[in-house]
Amino acid sequence: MTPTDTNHGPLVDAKAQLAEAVAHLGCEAGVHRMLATSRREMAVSVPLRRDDGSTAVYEGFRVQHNFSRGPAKGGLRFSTAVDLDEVRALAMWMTWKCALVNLPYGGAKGGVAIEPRDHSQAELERVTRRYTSEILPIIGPEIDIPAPDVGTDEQTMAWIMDTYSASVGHTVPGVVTGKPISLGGSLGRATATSRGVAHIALMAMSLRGIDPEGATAAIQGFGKVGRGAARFLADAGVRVQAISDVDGAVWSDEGLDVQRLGAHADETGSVADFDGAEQIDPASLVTLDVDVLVPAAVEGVITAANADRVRASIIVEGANGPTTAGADAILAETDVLIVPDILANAGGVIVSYFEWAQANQAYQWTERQVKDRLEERLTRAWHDVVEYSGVHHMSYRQAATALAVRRVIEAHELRGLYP
Ligand SMILES: NC(=O)C1=CN([C@@H]2O[C@H](COP(=O)(O)OP(=O)(O)OC[C@H]3O[C@@H](n4cnc5c(N)ncnc54)[C@H](OP(=O)(O)O)[C@@H]3O)[C@@H](O)[C@H]2O)C=CC1
Ligand SMILES: O=C(O)CCC(=O)C(=O)O
Repeated sequence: MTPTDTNHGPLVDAKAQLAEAVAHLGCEAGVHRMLATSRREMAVSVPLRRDDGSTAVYEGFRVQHNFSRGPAKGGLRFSTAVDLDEVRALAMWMTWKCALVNLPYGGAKGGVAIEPRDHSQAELERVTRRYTSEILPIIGPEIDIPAPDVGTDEQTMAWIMDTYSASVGHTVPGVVTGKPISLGGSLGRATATSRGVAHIALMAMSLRGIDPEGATAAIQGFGKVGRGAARFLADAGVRVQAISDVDGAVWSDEGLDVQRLGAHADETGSVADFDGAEQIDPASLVTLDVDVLVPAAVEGVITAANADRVRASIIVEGANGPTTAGADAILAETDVLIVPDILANAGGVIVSYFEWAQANQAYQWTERQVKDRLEERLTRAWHDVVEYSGVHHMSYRQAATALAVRRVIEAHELRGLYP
C-alpha cells in the first residue's frame, strides 16, 4: 500500500517517531505516555493596541515538553500557522534535539499566531512584551529559555529580556538566547544554525562520495537558516542552484550569486524577480535534480504527494519537520539520505547553550572558540547517529530519535520522577 499523509500534521508525525523509538527501545507503556505528553502548556490571549488605535487579539502558546535533563529550551515563532499542536510537536522535537547533542536541557517551544509582516516594529514590540508578561511565570534562566525561530529575531529577544528583567528588578541576560551581542549575545549565534546545516551537509556529502566542488544544492527558505546555509555551502564550492521564499523561487544552472541575491532580497523583501536567475515555480524546488536539498522554511513540505519526485541524493533538514511521515516511508524505499532536523539544525541550540553558559559565567568566548566547539559537538552527534543507524539497520531519523529518547528515559530513571 502506498503510504499517505491522511493524518498529516507535525504532532502526529512527532508522536509516530516517538512510538517507533519506544518500540525499538522496548520501554513500558507508562513511560511512552509520559514522553508523548507535554509537561506544561500555557495558552494566552495577547491583546495589541494597533498604531491606528484599534485593538487586535492574538493567540499565543508556550509548551514545555520535558525537563528531565535540565531547563526547557526552544524558540519562539511568530506566524499565522501557529497552533497548539504545532507548538507541542516543535517542543517535543526540541527535547530530542537537546538530548541528541548532549545539552543539559529539556525541550520547549512558543508561538504567537500573528503575521509579523503586517505589523510595525512598534506593534511587534508591544505584542512581544505582552506575550512575555503573560508567560513570565513559567520562563526564566533555570526554567525555560526562549530563542529566535520563524518570524522572530534578536530584537524580539532583547524585548523579552527587558520585559523579564524589569519584572524581577535586575538584568537577567540568561532568560533568552539569540540576543544582540551588545546585550550578552554570543558571537556566532546568528549564523550557528546555518553553519551547522552546512557542516552536516558537507559530512553527508563526504559519506556519499560527493565532492562539494561542483556539487549542486537547492534551498527552500531565505531567512535566518536558509540564507546562511546558502552562503556557507557556496563558500565550500557548492553550486547553490535554487532558492525560494514565500513569494517566489529562483534558479541558475551555474549557481546563484548568494551575496547579490541577499542584497536583492534586502532591497525588495523577496528573492523573486532576481535578475541573475530564472524564476521557477516555488513548489518545484523540492523536486529539483540536485545533490543536496535543504528545506529551511516550514514543516510538511516534502509529503506523500511529492516524495516520489524528489531527485536529491541528500536531504539536510534545516527546518523542523519538513518531511512528513508519509514522505519518510516513501523515501525509505529509495537511496535518498535524510539527515533529520534534530541533528541537521542543532547548531542553533548548541550555540544558544554556549550563550547561556557565557551569561551564567558573565564571560565572553571568542568566535573561534564558539565555532570550534559547535563543530566538535555536531561532529560527535553525527558519528553517534551514523554508527547507531549502521548497528541497528535504521534510518538516521530513527537512529537519532532512539538515541535521544534513550538519554531522556535514562535521566527520568536516574531522577526517579515516576514510580
Ligand atoms: N533560527 C534558528 O536558529 C533555527 C531555526 N530552525 C528552523 O528553521 C526553519 C526556518 O527558520 P528561520 O530561518 O529562523 O525563520 P525565518 O523567519 O528567519 O525565515 C523563514 C524563511 O522561510 C520562508 N518561507 C516560509 N514559508 C515558506 C514556504 N512555504 N516556502 C518557501 N519559503 C518559505 C520565509 O520566506 P519570507 O522571507 O518570504 O517570509 C523565510 O525566507 C524553521 O523550521 C525553524 O524552526 C531550526 C533550528 C534553529
Ligand atoms: O536556540 C534555541 O534555543 C532553540 C532553537 C530552536 O528553536 C530550534 O532548534 O528549533
